[in-house]
Amino acid sequence: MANPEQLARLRGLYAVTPERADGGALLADVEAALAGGCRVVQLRDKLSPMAERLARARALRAATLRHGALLLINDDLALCRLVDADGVHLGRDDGDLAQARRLLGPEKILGASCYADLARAQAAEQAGADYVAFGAAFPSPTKPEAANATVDLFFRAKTALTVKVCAIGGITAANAPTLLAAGVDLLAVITDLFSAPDIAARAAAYQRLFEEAQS
Ligand SMILES: Cc1ncc(COP(=O)(O)OP(=O)(O)O)c(N)n1
Ligand SMILES: Cc1nc(C(=O)O)sc1CCOP(=O)(O)O
Repeated sequence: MANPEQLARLRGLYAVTPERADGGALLADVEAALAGGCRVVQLRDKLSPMAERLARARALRAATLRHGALLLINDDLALCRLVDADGVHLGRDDGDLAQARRLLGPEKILGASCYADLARAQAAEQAGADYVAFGAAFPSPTKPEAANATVDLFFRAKTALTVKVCAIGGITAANAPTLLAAGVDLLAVITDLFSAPDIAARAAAYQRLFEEAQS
């Protein structure tokens, strides 16, 4: 379990990077999201060779530190260690969560994909996850084959779990309020954020939704 100060930062828009052939363009897009107020970023890069992934992770580490934001790495504990990222996000094919917690130590953030499976989320919580992600909340252009996590599942998750709850998949600034009404802590977004005509403005719109949900 990460420390309370880190955990308190697990709220708001969670920008998950799109696959971009050009690392410079990716960095510029993430910088725009950070300028708009996004404070949690995940590097999700399944296509670049290792050297390029490392360069991207280093650049994102510098950018997130400059903006006081968290950087999490998808799938890859070794890359997390190499760039001293704030933690990792792991799915069902990415190894055992309890072992990941042991390898990461107590301070780093551990996130777990739980699809539409509340029992899996309860096991992830027991294994030391700091947040659990359910998806797809809505049909996802990035992952059209994803299971469907209903709004009711998010309500149940908030009652059954003490860890933070993240929604992912097909989220837009227009459908996000439904998830925020269920008490979701993090909204993980690719397309609606990084395909926006003004990424900073879109990030700011999400952050406003969180502020409104809190008041
Ligand atoms: C925040 C967040 N939630 C879910 C996922 C999906 O993870 P996974 O199931 O491991 O699938 P891939 O991302 O590896 O395709 C995620 N990356 N982030
Ligand atoms: C990476 C990922 N995981 C999902 C899950 O349901 O576990 S949905 C998804 C893609 C999210 O991208 P977009 O915001 O473009 O729908």
